[in-house]
Amino acid sequence: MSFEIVLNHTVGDCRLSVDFASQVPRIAVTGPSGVGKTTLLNCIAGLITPETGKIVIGGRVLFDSTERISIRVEQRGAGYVFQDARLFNHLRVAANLAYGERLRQAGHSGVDRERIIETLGIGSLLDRWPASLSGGEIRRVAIARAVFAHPRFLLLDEPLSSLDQERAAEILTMIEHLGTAIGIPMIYVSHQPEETARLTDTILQLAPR
Ligand SMILES: Nc1ncnc2c1ncn2[C@@H]1O[C@H](COP(=O)(O)OP(=O)(O)OP(=O)(O)O)[C@@H](O)[C@H]1O
Repeated sequence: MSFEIVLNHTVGDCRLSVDFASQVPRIAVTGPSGVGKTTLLNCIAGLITPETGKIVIGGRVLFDSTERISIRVEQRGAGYVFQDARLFNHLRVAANLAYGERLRQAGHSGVDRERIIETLGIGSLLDRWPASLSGGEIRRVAIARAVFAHPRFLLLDEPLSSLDQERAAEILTMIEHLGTAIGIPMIYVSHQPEETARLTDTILQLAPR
């Protein structure tokens, strides 16, 4: 997997300027609160159009302002785990996962559902409503839902924030397994150096400008 992310974008008072390239399967994005980490993920996912730049992931050009290329959100192949998880509260866990599967692009084979459910330890939660889940359970279901869409790569926005240390460590191990056993490339946003170090040595450090 390769990542080439070059972009300039201003949102509010935040001027995001990135020039990064790497050939590793997992990268981490760090930097102080408000520096633009979520904005960067939104640009990669296609939810925000950067003012200028070029985004190439796994050899696929997702965005190139010079060439006027901007692949549509649903064709980018991003599995996005939002900072606030965003489960559908009116759907049970199983239906949330099925929604993820429906996002799968035509032509892609399905993922190994059982393996993902087992890796993330959510087998006993399938009949539950999101409102009855703990914070850690919500994160695990949100990650599974993103993976069920068979993404080309995962965007994880601080997936362990506000979890206690023990729960965070447990889910981090599950995320590591997804990366290695199931082989999904990742861009992982976190403030915590000890978290990112478990996943990758390649860090995209954003600094205020
Ligand atoms: N729609 C918007 N209008 C104005 N300012 C915005 C908008 N969206 C984001 N911002 C600002 O852009 C900056 C970057 O926000 P972003 O959420 O990308 O930061 P972050 O690094 O992910 O922060 P955190 O670590 O706190 O989640 C912040 O100052 C934020 O207030």
